[in-house]
Amino acid sequence: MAPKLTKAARTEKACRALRDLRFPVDMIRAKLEELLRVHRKNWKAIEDSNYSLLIDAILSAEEEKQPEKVPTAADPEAKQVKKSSKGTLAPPQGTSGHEARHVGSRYGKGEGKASSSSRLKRKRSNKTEASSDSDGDLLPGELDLEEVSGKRSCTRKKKVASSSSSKKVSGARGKDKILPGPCSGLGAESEDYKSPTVSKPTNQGSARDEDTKIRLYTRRKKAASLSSPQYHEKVKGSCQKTEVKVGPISRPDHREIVARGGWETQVKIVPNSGSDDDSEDAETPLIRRRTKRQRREDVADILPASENETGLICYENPLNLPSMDYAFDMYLNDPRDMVTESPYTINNHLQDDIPLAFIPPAREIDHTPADEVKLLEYKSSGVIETAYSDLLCKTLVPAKEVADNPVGSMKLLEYTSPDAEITGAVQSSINDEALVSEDGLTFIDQKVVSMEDEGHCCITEEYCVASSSTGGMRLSLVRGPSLPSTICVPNEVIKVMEDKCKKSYKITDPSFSFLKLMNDFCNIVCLMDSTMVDAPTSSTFHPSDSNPSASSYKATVFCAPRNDALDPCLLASFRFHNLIEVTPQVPKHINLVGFGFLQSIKGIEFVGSKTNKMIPKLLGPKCSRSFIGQATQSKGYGYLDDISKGEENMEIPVLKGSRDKDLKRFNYIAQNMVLGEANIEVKLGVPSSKGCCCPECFGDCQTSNPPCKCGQLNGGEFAYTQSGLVKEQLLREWSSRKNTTFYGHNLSRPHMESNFIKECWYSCGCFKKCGNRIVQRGITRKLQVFWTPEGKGWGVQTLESLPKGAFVCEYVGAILTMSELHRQGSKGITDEKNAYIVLLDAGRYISEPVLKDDGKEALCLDASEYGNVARFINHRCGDANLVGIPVEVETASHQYYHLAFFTTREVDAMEELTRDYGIGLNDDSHTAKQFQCLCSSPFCRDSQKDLIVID
Ligand SMILES: C[S@@+](CC[C@H](N)C(=O)[O-])C[C@H]1O[C@@H](n2cnc3c(N)ncnc32)[C@H](O)[C@@H]1O
Repeated sequence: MAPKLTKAARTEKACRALRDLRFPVDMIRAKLEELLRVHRKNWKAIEDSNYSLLIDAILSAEEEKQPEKVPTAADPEAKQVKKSSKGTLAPPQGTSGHEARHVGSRYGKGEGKASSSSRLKRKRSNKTEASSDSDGDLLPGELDLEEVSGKRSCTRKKKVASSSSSKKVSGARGKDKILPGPCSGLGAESEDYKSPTVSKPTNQGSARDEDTKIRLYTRRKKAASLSSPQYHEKVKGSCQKTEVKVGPISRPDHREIVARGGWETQVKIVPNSGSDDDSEDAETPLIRRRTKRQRREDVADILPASENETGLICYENPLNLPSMDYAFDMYLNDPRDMVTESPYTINNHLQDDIPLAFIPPAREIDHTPADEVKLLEYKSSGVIETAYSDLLCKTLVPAKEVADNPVGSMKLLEYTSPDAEITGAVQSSINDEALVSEDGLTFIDQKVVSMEDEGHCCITEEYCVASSSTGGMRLSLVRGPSLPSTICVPNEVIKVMEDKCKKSYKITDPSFSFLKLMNDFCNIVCLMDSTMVDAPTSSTFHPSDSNPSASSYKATVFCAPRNDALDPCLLASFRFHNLIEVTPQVPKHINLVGFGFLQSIKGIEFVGSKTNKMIPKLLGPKCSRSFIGQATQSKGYGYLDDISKGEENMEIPVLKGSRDKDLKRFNYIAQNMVLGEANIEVKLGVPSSKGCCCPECFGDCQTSNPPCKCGQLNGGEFAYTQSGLVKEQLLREWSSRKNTTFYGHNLSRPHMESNFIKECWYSCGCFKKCGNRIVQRGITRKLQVFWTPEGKGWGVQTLESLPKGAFVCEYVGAILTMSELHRQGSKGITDEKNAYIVLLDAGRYISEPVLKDDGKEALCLDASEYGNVARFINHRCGDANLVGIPVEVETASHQYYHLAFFTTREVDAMEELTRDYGIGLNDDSHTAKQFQCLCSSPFCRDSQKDLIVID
């Protein structure tokens, strides 16, 4: 049994993982305990989520701690929420609305809090009741308009109540203000509406006021649309089970996202799918989601067009996390791909949501200034890497600079509104001309700006690196006043970035341009709706505690289209502020941490804590199927969600927590391939002298009595049981053999003459599912590659429990003749390569002569460059849970066979899979460098030289 970390060690690991998020350790521990109870001690689920489950739990707890706002006369909306809860499913006692929703969406498929799941069960069994039961809870995937319009706002209001006086104004901000439900008297409010005047703010506060007005306007306008007879007609329609398509601004309040730039986005309100809701009050409609299939159709209807480029899909905050209204997901090709029938998992919860909108890629506009046009070179080829942001961070700080100026800071500052009317935080002299710097490098724009730095206003320079086509969103570098003047010039940065990106992410597109990528980003940001996050207007940041030499960065986005002709609703459309502090040394245990704004378009959502720090949270591999391979890659091997690149029946992922380790590149092959001169005799038509194969076979040979010819080759009976497991006797026999397959260990042993497994094959008459065909069907078990904590490097673990005798995988590699190997060896095979070479019955032929008894050359499998998952299986002395058994499929000649690994005993889920390499670990006679064995088996041979087992 593979050694497991103790609870204390795992707790410690979790605390370390969350250390950078600065949660109190006590809280982490307490929440961890709670989660473990909820997940029935399933550490794996928590660890596999990269601790995002834990982060969620902590954040939810923090949110819950916020004082409840008591409805007052001055705050009719609070009442409104209460009032309109009629017919809606209030959270059960002891569970907040937030939590209830959370539980509903997250644990709804069975893995969850006992109380919640039983509640859900109850509800499932009584759907009709549930739809109108005010004590119930929402079913997973259910949605009600009241919640949409009121509840969430209420949650936000709580925050307002507890915030500082400077936040009071934000009580009226669109986002913080409770939006009355569809049946409330919104008409009066609508009349109140005054078009916002956008005046130049004198300070940050007024900028926020401005923002407030604009948001308020937006909100009221939407509210008005909700209160309109037309809207009620639609709602009513929805209750009557008719689908109603509504226009761009028709979804209530914050569920509304408007795609801009000439695109029309239709958001469909999905009617009740159940037949039991007819009687529901039209004024408190419960809008229930449809089946996935139906949703898919709905989604197809609201697509703007089929796009073959990168765009965004916007969802309502799927986990109902605080401070977050939307989650964005990216599609690269047809957005329909994103709406799948795949089963619910914690990682694909977005799929349970109907997208609010599809935001197509930005279009170039005719009047794009010439200096911007020249940047628009890169056509999205579907390769956009989250990790770019990390690279960007790292690139921006030349090591020397950090060393010279350990406490220096440089800000990557994205801002819009070049005249700083909106932001107030950055003012600049307007200069729209492209500039050529003294050293000949071109910037879109270069300005002297005054900026606030730690309370002081100072003059510095800003270099605009990229811009959206409207100019509404720009990426700029602003040289921090405390930095020396050796700022890294953008063109150099960009060149370095391009090279790094191309190399790291294997971008082959010759037209790839990092600038275009940045411009695409700007354009997409401009298309996104307002109220992404509310965060403080400033935050201080410090050099990382763990790395005193590291500077920290603050990424800030201010965005507003500068085209005055645009609908004022769209002004101040989007604001990120101090989303995240990024240190050059990205914490390894939290994958993809980098520039939050980049990640937000890649399946990362931002959640706010009490401290108002915005924390990126992985949404998991749901991000996009076409995208995920690249999105999660770290170094080296890029296919971390499925190292087999689709070659196997099963995906073989790399454990999420291990993805920061360097998985060296290799080429995945699911079947052995001849590399050079090996002459494998695989002939369909020529039965071997030993009686294989058996064209008279029919159907399933397991049922034939006596066994078919192939079966008889297995010592007179089939090697497999009816349930496809290797029979005990074979297991015992092969487990007790002291054979080595490990190259370089010159152990002699008898030639393996008998008891190979012979499987039926093409030339047999049976079908593929014949019980005598197991290995040839390939991997059917859920495996995972992970970084072993003991220091053995990569290893393989099973994600499911395995019975004794189960086929796990075969050792696959390039088939080499021994003479080929010797030739390579004479040039010097590296120890690294040695580690992946397996000998096929070569104990006897390891040195000259290389010919076997039958005159054929001995072979080996070299998985160093081409191989399958078995190349990662580590060694364990004596009591490994796998044993290799030769299996002949295509030929019964004993020269070439498959080395198949079967379990020697029952194996628990999450146990590391090991095999005994059969090597003498303290034996100096071998040619290959031995490793210090870390198997921790009680039978470990490493320190017991005398016990080296040689036949
Ligand atoms: C076939 S590879 C196994 C996969 C390997 N761990 C990796 O990271 O790719 C064999 C190598 O793994 C390491 N290894 C395997 N079993 C080990 C053990 N019990 N103790 C220490 N190292 C081990 C050794 O470096 C060995 O040369």
